[in-house]
Amino acid sequence: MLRIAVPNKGSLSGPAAEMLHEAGYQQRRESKELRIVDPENEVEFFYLRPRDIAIYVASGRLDLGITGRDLLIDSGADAEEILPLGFARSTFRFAAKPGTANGIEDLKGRTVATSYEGIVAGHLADSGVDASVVHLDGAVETAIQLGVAEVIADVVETGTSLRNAGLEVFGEPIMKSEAIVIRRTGTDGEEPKVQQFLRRLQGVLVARTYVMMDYDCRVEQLEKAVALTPGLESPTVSPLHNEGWVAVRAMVPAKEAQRIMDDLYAIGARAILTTAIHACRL
Ligand SMILES: Nc1ncnc2c1ncn2[C@@H]1O[C@H](COP(=O)(O)OP(=O)(O)OP(=O)(O)O)[C@@H](O)[C@H]1O
Ligand SMILES: O=P(O)(O)OC[C@H]1O[C@H](OP(=O)(O)OP(=O)(O)O)[C@H](O)[C@@H]1O
Ligand SMILES: [Mg+2]
Repeated sequence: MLRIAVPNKGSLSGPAAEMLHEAGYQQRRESKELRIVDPENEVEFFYLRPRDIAIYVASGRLDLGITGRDLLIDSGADAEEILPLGFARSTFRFAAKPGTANGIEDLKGRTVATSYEGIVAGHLADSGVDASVVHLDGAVETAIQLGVAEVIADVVETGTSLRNAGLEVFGEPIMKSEAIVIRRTGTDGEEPKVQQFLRRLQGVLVARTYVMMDYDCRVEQLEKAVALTPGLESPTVSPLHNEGWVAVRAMVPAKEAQRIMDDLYAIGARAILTTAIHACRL
């Protein structure tokens, strides 16, 4: 049975459970459940603190885990990223009161507050900057106002938390993060059960990012239409009862669907429809 770690709390937990559910796996009914078995899919899910997941996976007791890239790097655990999942996207950045720092070189001799000590200490060492790091569990934006640090390093998504605390980012982004699937470094990636799990999640990602597009067009316009909707392999083209017309079907990126529909219309395609894809195996 495959043993998989899933975040039990925080920004990763809801979207991770939703993705697993969409991929056909049973998920816990109550947020207090720590472990469930999905016998049909031969998977056991362990609901763990997001910060601890890389440590469990690196220990070899669990086969796979879902966590954040920033949490994996911060842990320093012997685990590696095998699939990005596209949610819990964030950037990890330094911030301070406006005008107090412009770049990492300004941190020399100062104190940086963060919940991600591993990332920050590593980044400072790589940059050859000698600064102190204070570890706080959360709400680090307040550390400056209360005089615990002059600079913070934290997760930024919309920037609202920083704005509310009167802070501004400075310097280059330290890293970009998103939810990822991890395994112990150097383990066999060909294991069929692991491959099947990854294919299911990839199917969800494709179903979320693509739509199916159908339209009719005149045979003379087919090459132009196919260039607009090349599909994954190549589009399906079927004859219509009316001679000189064909029906075309192809997957297109959901974000571009409206622009492609305009372009198809402009070259004479008609009855252009899009439908959602619920599941997919590429
Ligand atoms: N506001 C956010 N937007 C997007 N991703 C975020 C946000 N906050 C945290 N994350 C991501 O979630 C992961 C952190 O997990 P964690 O459980 O600490 O989330 P959290 O929402 O900060 O929870 P907590 O309530 O424990 O502070 C990291 O990968 C981080 O990049
Ligand atoms: O740029 P924003 O959209 O404002 O998001 C970023 C904020 O979200 C997270 O905080 P969280 O709510 O998890 O609280 P925490 O600081 O206690 O972890 C993170 O630590 C930032 O504070
Ligand atoms: Mg947090």
